[in-house]
Amino acid sequence: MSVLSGNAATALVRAELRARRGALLRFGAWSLVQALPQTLSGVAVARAVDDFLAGRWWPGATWLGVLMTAALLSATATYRQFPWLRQIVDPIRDALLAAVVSAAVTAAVQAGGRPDASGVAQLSTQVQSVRGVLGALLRAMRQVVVSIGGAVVGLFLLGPTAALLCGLPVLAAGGLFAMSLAPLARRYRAALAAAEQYAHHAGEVLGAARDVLAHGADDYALSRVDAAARAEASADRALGNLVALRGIYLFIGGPLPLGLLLMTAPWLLRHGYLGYGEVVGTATYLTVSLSPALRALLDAVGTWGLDLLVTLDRLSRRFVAARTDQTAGVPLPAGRDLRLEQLSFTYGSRAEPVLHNLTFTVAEGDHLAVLGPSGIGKSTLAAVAAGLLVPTAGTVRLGGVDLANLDVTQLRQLIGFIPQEAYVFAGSLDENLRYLAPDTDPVAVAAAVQTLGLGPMVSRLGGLDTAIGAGGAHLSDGERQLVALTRVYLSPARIVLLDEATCHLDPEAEARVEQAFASRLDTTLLVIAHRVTSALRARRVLVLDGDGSTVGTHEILMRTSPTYAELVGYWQTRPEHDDLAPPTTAVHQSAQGAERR
Ligand SMILES: Nc1ncnc2c1ncn2[C@@H]1O[C@H](COP(=O)(O)OP(=O)(O)OP(=O)(O)O)[C@@H](O)[C@H]1O
Repeated sequence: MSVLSGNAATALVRAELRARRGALLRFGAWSLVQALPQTLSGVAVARAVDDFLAGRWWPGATWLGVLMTAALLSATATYRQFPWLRQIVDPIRDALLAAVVSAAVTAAVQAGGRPDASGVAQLSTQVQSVRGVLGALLRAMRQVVVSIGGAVVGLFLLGPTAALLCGLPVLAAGGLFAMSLAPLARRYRAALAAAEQYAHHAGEVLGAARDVLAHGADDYALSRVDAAARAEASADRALGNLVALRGIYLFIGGPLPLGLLLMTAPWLLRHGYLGYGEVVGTATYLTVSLSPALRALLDAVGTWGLDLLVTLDRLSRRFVAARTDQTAGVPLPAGRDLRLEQLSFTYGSRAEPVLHNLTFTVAEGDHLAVLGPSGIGKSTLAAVAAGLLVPTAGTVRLGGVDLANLDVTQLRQLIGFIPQEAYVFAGSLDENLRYLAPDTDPVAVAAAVQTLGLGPMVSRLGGLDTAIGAGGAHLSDGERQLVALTRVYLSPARIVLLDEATCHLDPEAEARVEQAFASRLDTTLLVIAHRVTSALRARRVLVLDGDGSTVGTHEILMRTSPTYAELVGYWQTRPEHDDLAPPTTAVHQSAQGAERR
């Protein structure tokens, strides 16, 4: 077999087990010999007790001798079993390894590259752990089967009363445990998945600590990790609740029948259902064989069994993911249109919603400006649209795919978000510009510098290789914004969200930047406007105004949106105020109204 898929690893193990039937039979035969002491313990003790009570010393001693001989034979059988066990688990490991390596090589050849050596090494370690766990599970299960089988035979030798008294509760405990196995496996998988998610989010945040701090995204980062931590705790609790039932099964299969036996013993003795020796023998089977076997069964299946199941599962899944594509299973957006549907967002559970039931689409290649009074939720909208904040209700779809279903790395490559506070890190200007696209060729960098108007700044600094101190200390606010904007301009992201990202630029520089992004190939542009001129340049405008939010062209909005007309009118009469400072008239009132809602 060269390719693993689905539950292929489990199927392969099953097939190998079937193929090793001979070794399994021999392993089982030695296990029967190994079971002799368990089978004979109760009967031998019962007979010995009865013989000694009747003064028959030699027959009594002979029963004890039989028991000791059985113990010796059992020790020999344990020793003879191991080669057969190795003949079962080693070929399974080899078959899994062969499948893993050959599929990795096949995948690499198909993709025209080299096999991922570290990935294969990781999978090999998992295969090795499968061998260990499978061996341990087989040994434990052999012990369980032998103990229970031996005890059942012995109990029948003692008589049907003993068999019923002990057998039924143990059977009930085993049945209940068997019924809990499927949900147990489900919850075990869920707990592992939640733990992985938590580790993934924590690792992501730690790995991006510099960017998180620079963008002031601590709250957002914390909310992602916090949600994952809560999900993990809840999955662990759900698993723990089920695991806790183990105590009940153990009680039903151990202390309960023993108590019943001891309580009913006088009555059983009086009516001749059991003799003294048989009472002691039955108690021996319960305490020496059945109860420990039940405990071992619960331990082995509840730990190694689940481990094995999940490792085989993952081996198949991880391998399939490695051999197809890093993004396998993650849906790919079919286009670059951004659709917000019945979207609401609230900061905190008791806060008023900032965005309420908002629906609009930014079509592929469109240029939309968002306008609205201060504090109405424009930045919040941009962060939700960029997938940085998770909507409280509704969805954001990119090319038809809910952002929630997109892989974070993929999302960051698709959407470029530039906040007001531009982030510049210590390094050369060139490194800062290529940060999101390190392979960009110098000609493209030079062209972007020209297009976005960075030329004078580059000359002033003395070239692209000039080092910029931490935080761009020697740059003006506007220059820092130009660096951040050019960085996204050079990136592969084709959905660009500018959240007042040009607020420190003069109107001409702002116009040049917006023009550059609007005419950039295949770019869908959403601009949170700092000046009304941004709206005049856009193809369409979204006026954010609480429940009265509306989308349209400048001409239409001038006729239909009093808020928009007010903002434009205010700006036209106060051109020296190029900022969108909220007037104290209707617009401001509407903003307050929206906040109240
Ligand atoms: N992290 C946060 N926690 C709680 N409330 C917040 C948070 N961020 C913003 N808000 C509140 O949400 C509302 C909308 O804020 P937002 O920054 O989105 O508005 P805006 O329209 O972009 O404002 P401006 O034009 O002044 O930048 C405001 O009332 C603000 O106080």
